[in-house]
Amino acid sequence: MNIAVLGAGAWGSALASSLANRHRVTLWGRDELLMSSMAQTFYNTTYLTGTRLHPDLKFCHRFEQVMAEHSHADDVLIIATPLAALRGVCQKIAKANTQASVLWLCKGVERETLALPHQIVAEVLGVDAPVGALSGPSFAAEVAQNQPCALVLASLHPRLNMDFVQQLHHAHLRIYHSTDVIGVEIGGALKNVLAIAAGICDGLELGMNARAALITRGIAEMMRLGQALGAQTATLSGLTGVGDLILTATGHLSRNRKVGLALAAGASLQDITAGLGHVAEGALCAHAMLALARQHQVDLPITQAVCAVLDGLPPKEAVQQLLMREAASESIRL
Ligand SMILES: NC(=O)c1ccc[n+]([C@@H]2O[C@H](COP(=O)([O-])OP(=O)(O)OC[C@H]3O[C@@H](n4cnc5c(N)ncnc54)[C@H](O)[C@@H]3O)[C@@H](O)[C@H]2O)c1
Ligand SMILES: O=P(O)(O)OC[C@H](O)CO
Repeated sequence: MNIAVLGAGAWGSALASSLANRHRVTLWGRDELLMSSMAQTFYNTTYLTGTRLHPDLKFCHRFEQVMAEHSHADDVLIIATPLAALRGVCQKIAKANTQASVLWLCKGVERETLALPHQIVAEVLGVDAPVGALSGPSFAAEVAQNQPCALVLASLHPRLNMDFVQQLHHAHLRIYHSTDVIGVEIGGALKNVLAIAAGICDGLELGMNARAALITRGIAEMMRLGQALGAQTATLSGLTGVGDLILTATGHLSRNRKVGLALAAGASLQDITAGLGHVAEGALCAHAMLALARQHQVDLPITQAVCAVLDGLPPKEAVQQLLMREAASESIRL
């Protein structure tokens, strides 16, 4: 396959390098200096330090050139920017008039419109375009080192679901297929917010019991919101829901978890995001997730607590407020 990965941050660089084990892959990034340094050294010194990228990977900073080289129906474009840039990149793809299929890796909801990624893509590229979401528990650093990883490609387009999944799959990267795009996207978006909560919990040293309770009640939030939006329960309890939540809430490589740890230590959100050097989607879309839930009359107390802390409520007070909620049945609330 002829693949272009659009966005040269941590995840775009790692996945491009991994896919280069089996395909012709070009990595596009908007920063000319970084792209030319990567072409010479095969290291992304800004976003993915420490791992040499695949020697067959090609690098380019000219968007039009990449579009011209990936214009056929057999080609694949993989958007690897933060969610906030998804609409803009799709608009550039639409202008290029390519027949290529489009996948996206970003996890979140659009802050201004509360749209999920597939809704943004459909608005810009049309509802019949061959597109899909690629998501799952995947720390970039591990994928770049060819450590085993399992993802899900969710699409309503039969060709993507069958042929592309077979082809993208390789010895280090197992890819499952699904048609539940909403379920895959809700899990990926909410787990980032819940990972901030887990970071706060661990940063305040509330203990392992508290963390297990938080993750479990976080899953309940994911189920409630997912079901209200039409997701399948099996998807939410699979790789892109519970699987990604376990990884992000407990894995030390998570940027969202790091945001929670730093909030618990008393740092300001502004200082945390300035120091991170990467996007933490949970901090960007927590309020939008809450607004989306309210639109559907779904109660998300942990998400609400994260929003309050992001707005300046001391983390200890947010925890107290969560614990002091009225006693309730576990099953009914799910
Ligand atoms: N890092 C991971 O392990 C990982 C894994 C799975 C999914 N994701 C998701 O993938 C998305 C990207 O994450 P990341 O880790 O690569 O982020 P990152 O912060 O490491 O890099 C973001 C990249 O996007 C580029 N970018 C930002 N706005 C752009 C625009 N308008 N046009 C072109 N490029 C633009 C930046 O220059 C940078 O290269 C996020 O939604 C994240 O949740 C990340
Ligand atoms: O580092 P995070 O918290 O953005 O998480 C990265 C991936 O989404 C994990 O699957």
